[in-house]
Amino acid sequence: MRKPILAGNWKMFKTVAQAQSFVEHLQQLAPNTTDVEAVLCAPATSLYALNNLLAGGTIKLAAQNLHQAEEGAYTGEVSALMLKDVGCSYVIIGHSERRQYFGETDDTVNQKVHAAFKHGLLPIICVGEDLDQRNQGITKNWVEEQVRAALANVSADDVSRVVIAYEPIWAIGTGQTATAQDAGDVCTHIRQVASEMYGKEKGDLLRIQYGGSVKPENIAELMAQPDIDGALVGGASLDPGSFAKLLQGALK
Ligand SMILES: O=C(CO)COP(=O)(O)O
Repeated sequence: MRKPILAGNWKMFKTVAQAQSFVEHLQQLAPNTTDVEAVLCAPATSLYALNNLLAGGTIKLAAQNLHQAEEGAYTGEVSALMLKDVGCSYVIIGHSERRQYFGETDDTVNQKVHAAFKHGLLPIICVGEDLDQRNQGITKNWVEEQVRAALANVSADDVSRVVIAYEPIWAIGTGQTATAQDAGDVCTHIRQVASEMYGKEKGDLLRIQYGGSVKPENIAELMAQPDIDGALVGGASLDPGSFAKLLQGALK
C-alpha cells in the first residue's frame, strides 16, 4: 500500500526562529507520525537549523527548489548536493509559482528531477492547469504532457519513488478547491499515464498528492479518492495546530 504523504509548502514565509518554533510545537502536538509521512518544505535559510531539530524523528525535510547543476557560477542558486548536505529528503520541483515567475519549463523540470535523483533527493513534481485550460476542457491532456516531460528518461526504479503533486493553478491560494471527484479523476489519469510509461506495478507505487486550498476541513474528502495519496498544502500548513489536524485528516 502507498503511504499517505502530507507536505507543507511554506513558500516564502518564516524566519529561522519562526520555523524552529513551528517544529517545536508540532513535535508536541504530533510527536510520532508513522502512518502518514510528514514533510516540511521550508525556505532554504531554515533548512540547516530544522535538520538539527528534526534529527531522529519521523518528520522529513524538503526544499522548495534546486538548481540542476551540481555547482558552478549560478549566483543565488542552490544545488541538490547542497540540499542533501543540510538534511533534505525531498525537493519540490516545478511548482506553478516557479513556472510562472521564474521561467521554469518542462525541460528544466526534467533536468531538476534527474539532478535530485543523482544526489538521493526525492522529487515532488508539481503539475496543473490554469483556469483557461480548465475552461477549454484540456486539463487531462495538459497535465499528461507535463507528467511525460517531467519523467523523460527517469528509470522505472526511480519513478516508483517519485511524488507527483496535482495542483490546479486556479485553486492555489484562492480558497477555491477542485471538487474531490474532479481532483481524484485527474490523479487517476496521472497514474494511468505513469502505468502506460512504466507498467502497472510501478504506476501503482507512485504517490500522487492534491494541492490547492487544502484545509483541515476538506482533506479527508480528498483523501477518500482512491488515487489521491496525500496533499501539498500552502497556507494551511503555516500553523502547527492546523498542520497537526491535516496529518490526522490524511490518514487513509
Ligand atoms: O501551492 C500550494 C502548495 O504548493 C497550495 O497553496 P494553498 O494551500 O495556499 O492553496
